[in-house]
Amino acid sequence: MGSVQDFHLVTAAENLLKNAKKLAAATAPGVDDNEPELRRCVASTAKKIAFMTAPRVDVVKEDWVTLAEVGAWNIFIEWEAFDFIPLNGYISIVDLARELDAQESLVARIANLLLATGKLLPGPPVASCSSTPPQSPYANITIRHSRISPLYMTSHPVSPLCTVAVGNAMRPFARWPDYFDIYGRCEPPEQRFTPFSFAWDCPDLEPWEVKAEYPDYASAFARSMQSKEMVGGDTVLVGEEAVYDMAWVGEEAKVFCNYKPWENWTPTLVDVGGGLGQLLQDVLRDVDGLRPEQCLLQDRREVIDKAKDNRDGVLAKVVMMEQDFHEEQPLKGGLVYILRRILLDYPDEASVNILQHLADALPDDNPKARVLIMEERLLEVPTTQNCLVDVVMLNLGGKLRNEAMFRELATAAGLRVVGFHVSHRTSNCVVECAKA
Ligand SMILES: C[S@@+](CC[C@H](N)C(=O)[O-])C[C@H]1O[C@@H](n2cnc3c(N)ncnc32)[C@H](O)[C@@H]1O
Repeated sequence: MGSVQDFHLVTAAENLLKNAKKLAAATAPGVDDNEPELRRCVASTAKKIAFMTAPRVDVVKEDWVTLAEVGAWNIFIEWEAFDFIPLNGYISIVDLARELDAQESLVARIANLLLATGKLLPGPPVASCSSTPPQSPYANITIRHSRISPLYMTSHPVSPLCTVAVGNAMRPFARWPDYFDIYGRCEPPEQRFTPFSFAWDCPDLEPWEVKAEYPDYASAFARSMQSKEMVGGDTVLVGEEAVYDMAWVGEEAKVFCNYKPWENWTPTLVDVGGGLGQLLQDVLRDVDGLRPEQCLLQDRREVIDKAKDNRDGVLAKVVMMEQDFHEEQPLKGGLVYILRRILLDYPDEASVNILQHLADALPDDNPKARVLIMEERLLEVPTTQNCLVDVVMLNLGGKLRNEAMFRELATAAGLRVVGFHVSHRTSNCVVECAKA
């Protein structure tokens, strides 16, 4: 947000006006996905002006509104209420309450909050319709989607991310006072007894075991990982735009088939903790020369079962196996082992252990073989989103790391960092490691 000393109201307002004019000239009414950088710039200046100029108590109270608003959209997502609002139409409170099997007055109060914050918009008043009980005070009140609320619909990839934001973030945050009272004012030292597992009433389980206890939440989590809208979800993998250009893997893959005969199969590329294969799908689309049958997807049993059920297109020929990355890597000698968005979930000791298994798996006789760590890094000057991810990782017993922290982990695991690649547009990085 910047310091008070940095802030000049008139300069900021002039910048806002200048960019607002540019945006108005560049955007067609109703089209929302164009000029995202300009939109971000206008929104962030406007937010900064509001923060610096509003009466102080208003700034504090605004957070209370956010707390309530999260409660409102979260329960509507859970009840799939946004799905019942037509994209090009409206629904009455009475009809929505009937669809949700909920009390009309309750639905009206929750909807009112979302109307007040602009997350929903009022629809036209309806005179009456035959299905509406005439005595209902909500008979002619209708609501419609705003430009934001379609993102909360079940079919939208952002929707499971919202569910995860509540489950991984807000729910543990709400329990922080009790958690730190019981476990002391320190970072969780291990994967058990984390704020996350405490908040989900399974304090002695590790986060992934907690999720397995709540299959609906685990499924929302797995779907959220497929979303391109989350950090690291839109990784460009080859060419100049890529944080780390994986084109070489395709070239090597052609040789690698011969190098390791098929009857004694060694994977060329292993996606360790690869979820439903979302990264592999992109890798196989972009990396010329790499074939699906050269790739291995590893994850927990319930995730691999789901990945096998869903496999189609390019994933159909990918080899899939249940594998715990805390244990020895059974498929040794691969060319590339990828850990995307894995280590940030873990404290240092567990991270070193995960890396060590991959260091041991790297072939002794191929200096090109790599372990690639792909995830969000801790920025030198962290943005609010960067800090958010870091404290959410605190809930899970993990953390964001910077280059020095990654180097320390790699060295302790018997690896050598041969490249630290960063994105200048985002906070993503790729740590390229070879056997030490
Ligand atoms: C944050 S997600 C990242 C998924 C994927 N790598 C990506 O970037 O989209 C972490 C993944 O690690 C998996 N996972 C958690 N614990 C695991 C374990 N002990 N062994 C293997 N996979 C595990 C989870 O099921 C999940 O798919």
